[in-house]
Amino acid sequence: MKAILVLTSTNPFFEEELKSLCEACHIEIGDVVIQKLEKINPATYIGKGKIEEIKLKLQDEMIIFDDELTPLQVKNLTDLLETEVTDRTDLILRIFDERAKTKEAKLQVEIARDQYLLPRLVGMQEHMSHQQGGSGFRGSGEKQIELDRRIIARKLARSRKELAEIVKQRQVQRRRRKNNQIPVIALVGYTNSGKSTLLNTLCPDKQKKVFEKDMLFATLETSTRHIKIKNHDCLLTDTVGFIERLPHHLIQAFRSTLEEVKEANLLLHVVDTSFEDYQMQIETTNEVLKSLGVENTPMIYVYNKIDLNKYAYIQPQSPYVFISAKYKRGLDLLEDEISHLLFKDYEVFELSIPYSQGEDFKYLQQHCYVKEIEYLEKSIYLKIEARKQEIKNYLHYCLKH
Ligand SMILES: Nc1nc2c(ncn2[C@@H]2O[C@H](COP(=O)(O)OP(=O)(O)OP(=O)(O)O)[C@@H](O)[C@H]2O)c(=O)[nH]1
Ligand SMILES: [Mg+2]
Repeated sequence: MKAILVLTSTNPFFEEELKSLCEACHIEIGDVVIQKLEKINPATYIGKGKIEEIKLKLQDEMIIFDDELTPLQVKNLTDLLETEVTDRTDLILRIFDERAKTKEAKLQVEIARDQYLLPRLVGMQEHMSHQQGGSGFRGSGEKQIELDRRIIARKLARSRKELAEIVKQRQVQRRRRKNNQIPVIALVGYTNSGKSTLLNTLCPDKQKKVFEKDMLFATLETSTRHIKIKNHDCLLTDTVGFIERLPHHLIQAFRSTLEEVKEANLLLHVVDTSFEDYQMQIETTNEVLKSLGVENTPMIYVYNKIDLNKYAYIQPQSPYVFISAKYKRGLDLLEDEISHLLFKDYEVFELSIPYSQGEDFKYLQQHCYVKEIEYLEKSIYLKIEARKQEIKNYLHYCLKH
């Protein structure tokens, strides 16, 4: 399939990104048409003259708009151009569709797709009623749309319920993890910035590699790995990447996946330094985080891909490190920074708690990271990692320190 791309901005970044999205959808790129618009035409998005220009170029390509079109615009443009007309949101949904592997990801994508479709059908219906003068006459096309709408609405309700079940299970898992008090670090950042590569670099277990690739949205599901930072145990979570103008249906649908980010103790914000407009990528990521309600979690800016030597012009935001996840450069500094933020003043304590002191044992188990636990004949042996201050009332159980 080949496509003509229609943009309303001369910013080369938008063109580049739309092309990458097409590539990820296996769509060949034909002409690129740009019209700078003062005002968007509600009926056809672009103006009459531009439509004529596209018509002249058109052979058998489809047309892809860089912005999200309204249902009416899609309908009118399809009629005028007599070919498939679609938009950037649809491309993103197609990519997610193809990449979704787990049941949860599949459901999330399905929900986003149905949410995208539903108002489109309704819009189409309104459009048809207008055409028929609103006389109350219901043509067969309109009936079909109403039928489709009901089917989709029903499917949407079913998928939402199914997803809620999965989310519940995930919450149980997370609660278990939380009780264990092991700090969670989440990787966040623009798509293709190198989050999965960094997870693979930091996780020593070669069996547990996650998928990394030079394409948009390589990762859709969340993976969590156990890693050690300066001998401290932590969990590192990799998740879906963000993109500028991320369709809000997607954010909504992926909310449960992104809950992991919400509950993290520390965020590593991975930035691709080889990308000229890196500042925009940072802003996009921070905006998405804000929309998820993540605002006060400590964050380290991880300026990645320094091996490509394009980082000289970067003005870093603190706290930060410069690394190459792929060639393992700067990782010591990253570990220093993480341990400074997460494990300052942390120490390992070995305690022996008599069985009669069940309450104290319960408190420590719930509030500290437990590295080892052994039920001995007369007492419980506990090896924990904590700040001295936090367990000051329990220091008399210490075996040695
Ligand atoms: N040169 C160079 N390339 C890197 C580095 N880190 C990652 N990459 C490449 O960047 C591409 C994207 O890497 P991923 O780790 O898949 O990126 P991601 O952030 O997980 O992307 P999404 O899952 O799509 O959000 C891959 O081709 C990696 O090999 C690096 O330090 N240097
Ligand atoms: Mg990834």
